[in-house]
Amino acid sequence: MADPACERLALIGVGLIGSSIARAARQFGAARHVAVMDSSQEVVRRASELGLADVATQDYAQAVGGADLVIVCTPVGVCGDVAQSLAPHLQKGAVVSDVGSVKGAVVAQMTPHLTEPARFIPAHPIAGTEFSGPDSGFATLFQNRWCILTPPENADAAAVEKLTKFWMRLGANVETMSVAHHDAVLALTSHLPHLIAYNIVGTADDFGDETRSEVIKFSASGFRDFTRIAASDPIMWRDIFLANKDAVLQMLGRFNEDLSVLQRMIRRGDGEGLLEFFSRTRDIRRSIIEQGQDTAAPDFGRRAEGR
Ligand SMILES: NC(=O)c1ccc[n+]([C@@H]2O[C@H](COP(=O)([O-])OP(=O)(O)OC[C@H]3O[C@@H](n4cnc5c(N)ncnc54)[C@H](O)[C@@H]3O)[C@@H](O)[C@H]2O)c1
Ligand SMILES: O=C(O)C(=O)C[C@]1(C(=O)O)C=C[C@@H](O)C=C1
Repeated sequence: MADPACERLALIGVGLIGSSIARAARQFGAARHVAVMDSSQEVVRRASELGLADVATQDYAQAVGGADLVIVCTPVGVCGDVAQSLAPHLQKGAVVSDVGSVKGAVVAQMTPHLTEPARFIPAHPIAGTEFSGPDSGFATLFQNRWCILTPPENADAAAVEKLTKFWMRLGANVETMSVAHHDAVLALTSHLPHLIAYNIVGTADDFGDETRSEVIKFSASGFRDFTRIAASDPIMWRDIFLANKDAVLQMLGRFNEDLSVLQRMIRRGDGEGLLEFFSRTRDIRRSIIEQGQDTAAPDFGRRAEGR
C-alpha cells in the first residue's frame, strides 16, 4: 500500500459511519491495518462475518493499542465514557478524532480524558443515511461530501494534516471551522430538518387509523421524503438534540417566526407574498444543484439496502 494516511487505524463503534470508514479505508488505501471495536457482541460478530477489519473486538486495549489514528464513531451521548475507556490504551503521539454530529458537547465530554488534547481533532463527515449498523455502511459514502474539522486553538499541526489527508483519501472535501460555528450551522442545515420530519410524521400518525392508511397509500410524494428522514436512528437523534440544545432552540425560534409569516400570508390571501417566498427558496435549491451538492438521498438508501 503506497503512502497510507495512517498505519494502524482504530474505529470505536462500527455502525453506519464506523463500518463505512472501515470499508473506505481499505478500499482507498487510507490505513495499513484496521481494528474495529464495539460494545455490542452482536455488532462485533457481524463485523467479523463481513470481514470489515483486520481485528474486530469488544476490547479497548486490543483495538486502540498501537493505533496511530483512533476515531470514535459512537452516538454522541457516550463519547465521554468512550474517551475515558480508551485513554489508558492510547500510544504516545496517537491522533484521536470522532465523527459526532455535534461538536461542542463532544469536545467538552472527551477532552478532559485525553492526555494529549492538542492531538484530539474533532471531525464531522456531512454524509449519512437513515440506516444504522454495520450492514448499512458502504465505502463510497464520503465521496465528494464535506468533512468538517474543528481543531482546538493549540492543535498539533501534524495531527490536523494527518486527519485531513485521511478524509481526503476517503474522497471527502475537508473544511475547518470553530466548534460554535459548526454547531450553529448544523442546527439549521441538519438538526432542524430532522426535527421537522419527526414532527410532521408524528402529526400524521396522531390522526388515527383512517388517515394513517391514506398516508401510506398516497405517500409517493413530498411526505415520503419526510418519512425517510424520520426513520433515522432514535438514539443518535435523541443524543444530537440533547447535545446541541441551545443552537437548535435558537434556530427553532427563528423557524417558528418565519412559519407564522407564511401562515399570515395564507390567511390574508397574500398570493404575491407566497410567490415571492417560494421563488426565493427555489433559487436556493437550484444553486445547491449547480454546486453539485445534491446527493439524492433516496439513492443512498437503495445503495445501502442493496448491500
Ligand atoms: N448516521 C448518519 O447519517 C451520521 C452522519 C454523520 C455523523 N454521524 C455521527 O456518527 C456517529 C455514529 O452514527 P451511526 O449512524 O454510525 O450510528 P450506528 O447506530 O449505526 O452505530 C453506532 C455504533 O456504536 C456502538 N456503540 C454504542 N455505544 C458504544 C460504546 N460505549 N462503546 C463502543 N461502541 C458503542 C453501537 O453498538 C453501534 O454499533 C454518531 O455520533 C452520529 O452523530 C452520523
Ligand atoms: O442523508 C441523511 O439521511 C442524513 O440525514 C445525513 C446527515 C444530514 O443531516 O445531512 C445527518 C446527520 C449527520 O450528522 C450528517 C448528515
